[in-house]
Amino acid sequence: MRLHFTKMHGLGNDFVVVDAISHSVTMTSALARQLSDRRFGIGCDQLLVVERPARAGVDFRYRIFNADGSEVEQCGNGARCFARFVVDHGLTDKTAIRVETQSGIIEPRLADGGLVTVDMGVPVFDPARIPFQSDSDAVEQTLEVAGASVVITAVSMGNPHAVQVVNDVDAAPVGVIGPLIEQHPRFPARVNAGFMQIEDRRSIRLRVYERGAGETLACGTGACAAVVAGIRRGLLDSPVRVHTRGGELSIAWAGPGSPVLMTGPAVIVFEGSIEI
Ligand SMILES: N[C@H](CCC[C@H](N)C(=O)O)C(=O)O
Repeated sequence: MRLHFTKMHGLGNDFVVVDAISHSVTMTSALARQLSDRRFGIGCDQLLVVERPARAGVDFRYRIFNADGSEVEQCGNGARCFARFVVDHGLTDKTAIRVETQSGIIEPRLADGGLVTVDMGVPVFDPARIPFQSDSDAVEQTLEVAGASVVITAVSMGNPHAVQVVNDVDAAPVGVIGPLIEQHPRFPARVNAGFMQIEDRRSIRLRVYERGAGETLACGTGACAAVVAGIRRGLLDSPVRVHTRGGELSIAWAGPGSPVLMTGPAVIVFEGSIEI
């Protein structure tokens, strides 16, 4: 079978996007892993599958698979690329699009200058809903990692994040500590590990070791998680410029109970097809 795909990226966090509306595609964990492989497949951090909505009042459904084949609840950079994809491929004439993911409904809006703004929903700090094993929902939690105590903030943006503050994000041991946090037993569904350097009250630098993908050049939900963690810890004021290795995101949050708004680019790199 010939599978048509679109290669995209959001600040270097790259995706293979598949239109399962116009083509008959059954995505599996194994196929997602095969297509995501950078040597034996197409190569990407995540694979996005665009489907018809499963409920009324929603324009689309989109499914997200990490490079390791795990299907997950949410992807921020992917949401922007999803919106660019459905508009550029003529699947909608809307510029504000309601789309359902495993974690709920989000609404990307195409903005000027090739940017996309996404209402990423309300962050969740209740440990049971992250999920994170803890007796409290305190914003600062201590995690034992490699014999040392690390202060993290646990938060869900639909997907789980553990964010820590570091003095120098370039010197942070992301490749060593990241996988240990990702697999930490107190996160039963694993977790995305964020490393945030505070530049000033409205600007951070961020690296994220992503669950199921490793370190990526940018992580949209990770940027949202880092900003809400920094605001709750009294270190940041909204809106915040988030400098990732792949470029800059703008994140705004009015505080507990409010949704997080993320704005950034979404780029189509090439169209292709592959025999599967
Ligand atoms: N690795 C994430 C999914 C992709 C998130 C990231 N690419 C983003 O832009 O939010 C997880 O397993 O929850």
